[in-house]
This record gives sequence, structure tokens and C-alpha cells, in this order.
Amino acid sequence: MSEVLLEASRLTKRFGGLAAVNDVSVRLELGRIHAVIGPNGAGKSTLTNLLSGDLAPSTGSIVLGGADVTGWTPERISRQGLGRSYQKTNIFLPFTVWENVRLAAQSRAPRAASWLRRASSFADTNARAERALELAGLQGRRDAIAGTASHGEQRQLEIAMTLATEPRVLLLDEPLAGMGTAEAERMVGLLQRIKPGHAVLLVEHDMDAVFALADRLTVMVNGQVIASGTPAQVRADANVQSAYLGEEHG
Ligand SMILES: Nc1ncnc2c1ncn2[C@@H]1O[C@H](COP(=O)(O)OP(=O)(O)OP(=O)(O)O)[C@@H](O)[C@H]1O
Repeated sequence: MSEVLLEASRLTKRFGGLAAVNDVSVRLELGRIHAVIGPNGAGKSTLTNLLSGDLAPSTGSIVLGGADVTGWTPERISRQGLGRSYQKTNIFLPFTVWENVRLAAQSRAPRAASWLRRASSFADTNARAERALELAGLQGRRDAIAGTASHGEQRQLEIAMTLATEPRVLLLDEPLAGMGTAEAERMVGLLQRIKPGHAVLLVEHDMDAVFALADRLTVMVNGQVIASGTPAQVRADANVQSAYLGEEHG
């Protein structure tokens, strides 16, 4: 097993009488992509919201980078090393691609940097932004106005902005949503590039991408985990085939 960066144990989230997430445990390891799949309403977004701190669990615990972060605010969890890409909501459309990534990198700069350290932290911020731009494959589009970028490029930009904060754990909520074949292939390449230095949780409906990328798969239905394992194990699971995957990957 590789280094465990996030361990969520027995998470449950109730909304009134509904357990949207019901006794779910997930482990994220460095250099591994853990995909969570399941039909609409299975609880995938709720699980992501629990891990990012956007929702507090009803019961269960989350350990991130060795610290128990259960109940922490999203800001504090982010400072502890977790990055989450929000679908487009963080992009400043009138700014260039580079300016967006630079701003995201800046949000990570030490708050109390003294004037003496200003020059070096400026260089650090630029270096962080440059690395993120390159990982996301957007160097050639740095001067494009974000609002004029294609849908696929905007999704790459969201990920670049998340990478610019240098998270070790990344939560990606449907990064391929709405993409054509070429854009989807580019995004799969991007995710393969970022995998080595990160632990990634991938929520995605595109099964070709999931099976191309995932080292581990967790299948949720109605808030519960019905199968978890390697893609081969999950593919062979009769419950999963009948509940979710259908014939295509059987
Ligand atoms: N804030 C909320 N209040 C009440 N019920 C909620 C809330 N958020 C989610 N739910 C319910 O919890 C269940 C799980 O929803 P969730 O959005 O996590 O599923 P999902 O697997 O992400 O679905 P999709 O693939 O459609 O995004 C659904 O029945 C949903 O209606």
C-alpha cells in the first residue's frame, strides 16, 4: 500500500430521514486515483462535500495528512492539503488563463509575509502558478481570456487553479462532464499527469475514463457502498453489473 493521505471512516450524512451517505469508508493514497461511481442520487456529491468540509458528517471521521479534520471548515481543510475543483464557479471570466491561475496560487501565499520576503514569495507564487499551468496543459493558452476559452479548457483551468494551491489530495467532481471525445481524451491525459504527486478522488459518469484511470473503485447505490476494489474486481462483481454497469463493461 502506498502512503495514505486521507482516510474517511464510516461516514454517514442524514438529511431528515434520508441517509444520503450511509456508513461509507474511503481511503485515498498517494499516486492513486480512487473513483467513486454510482447512479444519480447515489450520494457521490454528498460524499465529496463531506470530505471537503462543505458538509459536516452526522457520524464518522475523516483523517487528512495525519490530522483528524472531522468538522473542520473547508478553508482549514484546504490549508491542511485538500484541493477541490468547483465547476467553473471560481473562474474570473474577464481575466486571462494565467491571471486566474496566478490568483489561485496567491491565495495560498503566506498571509503574514513581511515586506522583506515579498520578492521571494512573489517568485514562489509565480513558480507555483507556472507548474500548475504546465500540469494542466494550458501553457499555450496562458494569454487567452478565460471567458473565451472552450468548455474543455475551462475545466482544465479549474484544475490548474486547484493545483496552484499545491494540494496533496484532490477531489474532482465530474471533470469530464459535457465533453466531446477529444476534450475527454485531453482530460484523461491531464489526470494521468497529476496522479503521481497526488491522491485523487474522482467522481465521474464516463465509464471509459473511469476504467482507464482508476486504481480503486467504490460503487455507491442509495448512499451505500455495494462494492469496492480494483477495477477488475468491481467489473466482475455481479451486484455491480446488475445495479449499475449493465452489459457494456461486464
Ligand atoms: N441538501 C440536501 N438536502 C436534502 N437532501 C439532499 C441534499 N443533498 C442531497 N440530497 C439527497 O441525497 C441523495 C444523494 O444525493 P447526491 O447529490 O449526493 O447524489 P449523487 O450521487 O451525487 O447524484 P448525481 O450523480 O445526480 O450528482 C439524493 O436523494 C438527494 O436528493
